Amino acid sequence: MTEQILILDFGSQYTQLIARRVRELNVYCEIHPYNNFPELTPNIKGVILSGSPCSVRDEDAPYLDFDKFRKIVPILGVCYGAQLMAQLLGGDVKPSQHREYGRARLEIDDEDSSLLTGLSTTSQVWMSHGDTIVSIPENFHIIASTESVKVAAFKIENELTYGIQFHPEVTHSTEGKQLMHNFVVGICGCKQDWTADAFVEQSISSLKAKLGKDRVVMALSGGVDSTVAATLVHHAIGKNLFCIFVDNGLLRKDEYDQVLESYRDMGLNIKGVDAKDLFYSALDGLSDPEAKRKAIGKAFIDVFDQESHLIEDVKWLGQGTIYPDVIESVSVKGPSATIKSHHNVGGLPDFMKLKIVEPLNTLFKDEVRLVGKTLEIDPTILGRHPFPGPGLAIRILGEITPEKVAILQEVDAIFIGGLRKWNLYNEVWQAGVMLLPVKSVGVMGDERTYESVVALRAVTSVDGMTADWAHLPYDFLAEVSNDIINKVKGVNRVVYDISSKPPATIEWE
Ligand SMILES: Nc1ncnc2c1ncn2[C@@H]1O[C@H](COP(=O)(O)OP(=O)(O)OP(=O)(O)O)[C@@H](O)[C@H]1O
Ligand SMILES: O=c1[nH]c(=O)c2[nH+]cn([C@@H]3O[C@H](COP(=O)(O)O)[C@@H](O)[C@H]3O)c2[nH]1
Ligand SMILES: NC(=O)CC[C@H](N)C(=O)O
Ligand SMILES: [Mg+2]
Repeated sequence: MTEQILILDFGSQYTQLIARRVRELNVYCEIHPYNNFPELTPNIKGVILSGSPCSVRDEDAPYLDFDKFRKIVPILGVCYGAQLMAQLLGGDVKPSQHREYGRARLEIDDEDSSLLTGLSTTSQVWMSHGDTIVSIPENFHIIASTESVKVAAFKIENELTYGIQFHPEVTHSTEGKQLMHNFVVGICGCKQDWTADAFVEQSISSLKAKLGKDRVVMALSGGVDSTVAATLVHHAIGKNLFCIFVDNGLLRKDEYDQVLESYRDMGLNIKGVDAKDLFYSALDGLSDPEAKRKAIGKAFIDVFDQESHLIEDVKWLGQGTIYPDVIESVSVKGPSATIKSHHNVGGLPDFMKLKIVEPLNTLFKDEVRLVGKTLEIDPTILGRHPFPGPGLAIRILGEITPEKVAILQEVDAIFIGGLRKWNLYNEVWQAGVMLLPVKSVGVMGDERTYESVVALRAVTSVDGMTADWAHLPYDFLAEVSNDIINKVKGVNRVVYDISSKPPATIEWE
């Protein structure tokens, strides 16, 4: 079994970042809710306790029985995790005079502490807390302080148990990486052998064992996740993998043919299904965003259901689910409030009777890209911007018609083509165009026009959870706007969306 660090989540907004930092060290880790974590097996080399929005002083504060792993494996408590240990073991935690949020200088009291080895004497750390540990149990030993926090880091004597008030996982803690290395490698003794190559090798062999000679059906979107997942499964079972790519009539211009061709070049057994009419009729008359999303989700399921019945004796459904999707559904906070119903084939109805295989469900997006690179997948596929499953339907505000789709495809192709031409494509995280249900007056060749408005959208982001509008050069915007209005009939005005997320979202519906 792969060596791992267990991260227990108390609901901190930074828990995923802790996992990122551990994995950057080529050490595998998993996040589990503090109140539902797995049995301690020998492959678990250490435990990290996350921060939390809760206070240990709250009556119903999240509680943990440390004895399940204390003195068995090393423990690092971060913020709430540290406060909880101090409180439960006989110390005292009180509200601080004022909330401390921001940078602080760490003064290391104990030069010999293996947790703080290699950090500079006044290391910059990031604080985010309202409570402070005011007294510690006798066997606790302070190993670092800041000007306002006496117990900024502690160690329990004769144990490999540590607590820190600051957050090493955020980049503002400039030597946080070193601290994580000290814990994960130095103290827990992890070997740092979890690499993309190792992942590929291991997952292909376990897929072989799991799937044997069974047949698997997979829906591919042309996006990164489903493509990488399918490639892994293909390496494991070859021709027993049946892939389906649906033309829902909501794809980008020429995308259907291009994607099919590149899948064929990759040697995948791929079937293109033209279901444009089905999707258009499902969308007919709908203009509410949620109603459109639901209709599309249902149409996808109908198509997959029908197609999978055509494959004799198929037993498995392969999916490109990635780790953030999994964390979201099991986290302490539970699935977050529905802002938009994401179309996801994860919600397949029971009547399909297929077992699910998800080879990427432990990886973050950039790890998926690294695995894709190891598998030698075309870099243009790996570098593609995200594109929503419901496609152009959620970029045409209001009712969908094939005519509107055709207009938007042309405009989108000019915008994306322009980004590539100006070498800006890789500078933005995602880009697309919205066709607005608004007409405005213009003048072309001395004649009055009364045509549609399109809004260009380009954002920078790390994970799509938050985003800023991309500050694209004016010259570029001028050229693209000119091209669009001259070349696309039906559009006489172009605007640029300068909203960030939050409070806006990336897509308009
Ligand atoms: N046109 C399509 N044809 C077949 N399957 C599709 C299509 N669009 C989406 N899917 C399926 O729905 C899943 C979710 O699609 P969506 O684009 O919303 O997800 P994603 O997280 O962006 O994944 P990916 O990077 O694989 O596109 C895909 O992984 C794929 O299995
Ligand atoms: O797989 C998906 N199915 C969907 O239904 C869907 N809706 C939005 N998106 C993409 O998610 C990211 C965040 O989008 P929003 O800021 O609009 O919520 C952006 O990258 C969006 O393109 C979707 N992806
Ligand atoms: N970031 C944290 O874990 C904060 C812990 C606790 N809620 C506090 O304010 O001190
Ligand atoms: Mg996609």
